[in-house]
This record gives sequence, C-alpha cells and structure tokens, in this order.
Amino acid sequence: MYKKAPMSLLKINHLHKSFGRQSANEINAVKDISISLEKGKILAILGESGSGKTTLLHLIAALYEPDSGSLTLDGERITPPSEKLIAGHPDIKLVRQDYGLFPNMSIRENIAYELRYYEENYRNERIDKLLKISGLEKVQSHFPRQVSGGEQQRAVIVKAIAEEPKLLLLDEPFSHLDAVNKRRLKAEVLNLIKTEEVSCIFVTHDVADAYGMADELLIMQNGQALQLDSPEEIYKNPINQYVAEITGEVALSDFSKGFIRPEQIRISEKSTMKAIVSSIKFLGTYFEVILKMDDLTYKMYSFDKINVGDEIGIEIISFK
Ligand SMILES: Nc1ncnc2c1ncn2[C@@H]1O[C@H](COP(=O)(O)OP(=O)(O)OP(=O)(O)O)[C@@H](O)[C@H]1O
Repeated sequence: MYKKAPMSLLKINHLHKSFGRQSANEINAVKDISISLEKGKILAILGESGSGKTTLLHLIAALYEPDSGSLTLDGERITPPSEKLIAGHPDIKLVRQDYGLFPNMSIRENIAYELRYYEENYRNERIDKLLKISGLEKVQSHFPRQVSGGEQQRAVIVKAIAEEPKLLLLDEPFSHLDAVNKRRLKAEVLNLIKTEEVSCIFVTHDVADAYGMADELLIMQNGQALQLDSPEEIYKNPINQYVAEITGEVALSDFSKGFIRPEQIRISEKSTMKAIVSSIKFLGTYFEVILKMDDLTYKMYSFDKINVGDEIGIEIISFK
C-alpha cells in the first residue's frame, strides 16, 4: 500500500521583514524564517513581546510587504501588497485582537454579512451550520453587547471562516478572557476549526494557549524562529533556556547546568541522591518544593506535604 504524503498548505522560505530600513533605528522584526504548514493543522507561534509574531502573521496575510523571501499557499505565490490594489489574500483570513463585530447587527446578521454575496438558501444553510457547530444558536438574535466575551470571540472566528478560507490566522485569540472562559473557548474553537477542517495559525505569548490546541509550535525570539516541532517535543527537548522557560517550568534555573522539568524529580527513599527541602508552596493541585543539593537549587512538585529542613532521597527520571 502506498501512503499519501502529507500535503503542505503554506510554505515560507527565508522570509525577512524590517522596519525603518537604512535608518539608525532599523528593526529586523522577522529574520530569515522558513516554515511550512500541512493542511488541516494548527500552528501556534509563541514568543515574548516584540519577538515578531504579529509581523509574521501580517506577512502571511499579505498585509505587509516582505523585504525578501517567498510565501506560497497551495503551491501558488502569495502576492505581496505592492502588486495588488487591495492588500490581503482571498483564501487567508486574519482575526486581529481588536477586530470587532458590527454592534447594531445581531450575531446572526453579523455572520450573514460575510455571506451577503451568496445565494439565500446556501447562505441560510451555512449560517445555521456555523451557529450550530460554534454553539451560538441560542444567542443568534442577540446584539454583540448582549453576549459574553467568549461568545463574541467565537462569533468573530465564525465570521472569519464563513467563506471557507484555506487558512485562518488568529492574533492572541484567547488573551482577554479569564482562565475558566479561556479553557472553554479553546475547546470550542478547536472543535470549530477541526469540524470545518480549516488550517490555522495563531499567535500567543502564553504557552497554555498552545497546549491542547496546537499540532505544531513555533518559538520566536528577536525575529528569529528558534524551534519548530510538536508542543510535546519542544517541552521535553527545548534547544535553549529561553525555549525551556517560555514552554514551562524548569527544575534548574541555569540551563548550562542541565535541563530538567520539575516533574522529572521524584522522591525516592532508597536513593543515595540526597537533597534538603528549603521551602514548600501550596499551588492547588500540588506543592512546589524547592530543594538544595550540591550548592544547586532545584524545583520539584509533590502531591504530599513535606517538611522544610527534611533531607529526602530523590531520583531524576527521563522523559519517555
Ligand atoms: N509598523 C511598525 N513600524 C515599526 N516597527 C514595528 C512595526 N510593527 C512592529 N514593529 C517592531 O517590530 C518588532 C516586532 O513586533 P511584533 O509586533 O511583530 O512583535 P510581537 O511578537 O507580535 O509582539 P507583541 O506580543 O507585543 O504583540 C518590535 O520591535 C516592534 O516594535
């Protein structure tokens, strides 16, 4: 049996974008980035503030002119703004952080607006389907101000995918929600994206947004792509301290002394490796324990309360 090779939807080659070129304040916002995205996959771009995430998203959306490099969608070149009357790409939809809904239209009318050029029967069918899979059926006749933040954000995303774009781009889609609503919205958006089989790239500065959502994770710093892999692979094998810290907790604060996650340290009575408990903090599900061993400070987790000052045996387990 021959296996179908995964289809690459988006291909980015040696992309570069700077602002204020030839001035003393030139900023290289995106430096030599080469990545590709398979059809139907979700990619999260994670990086600290100013790392170039939004610039990269705008380049993909054909809203910014690249200095050099190429972008293709389904094998076709993405035309840069300089070669078009109106910037953008018909098959790529970008949802900005401030991209709102029409305040004087109901949620249903907001979605219908995106489909205004389509035949009425098709339009109504499509709206009904979108309302159903997004869970917005019950609030379809409400105005945006009459629905929750999570519902508004879902409606914005529904508008963006109404016309079945090939690629959906989201800029910080979960940033203005509290933890409970964020968790719920993530599950709903994931369901929506996977049901509609749309490929998606979203930008975030919080790794929690990427876990459980993204198939692939791109880590950016100073305009550069540092690491691209599955979230699990990057979590277990970060290439440097920045990647290690932006993707989770580390047991040892100095990467050069070794890389371990706190959950890799386990208490083992029989172990000859001994550490002193220097402090313990209650964090809900578990305790965060700070240990001293050989002049180094380690962080580990424990479900049981242990006493400060105790000497405990520990072992370090490797990731499977
Ligand atoms: N239109 C612009 N003109 C000049 N400099 C810009 C412009 N847009 C972005 N920059 C600069 O480019 C760099 C990357 O910015 P970008 O907005 O892409 O980062 P980001 O990772 O999205 O940050 P944040 O998480 O804060 O949104 C920053 O130094 C920023 O100041």
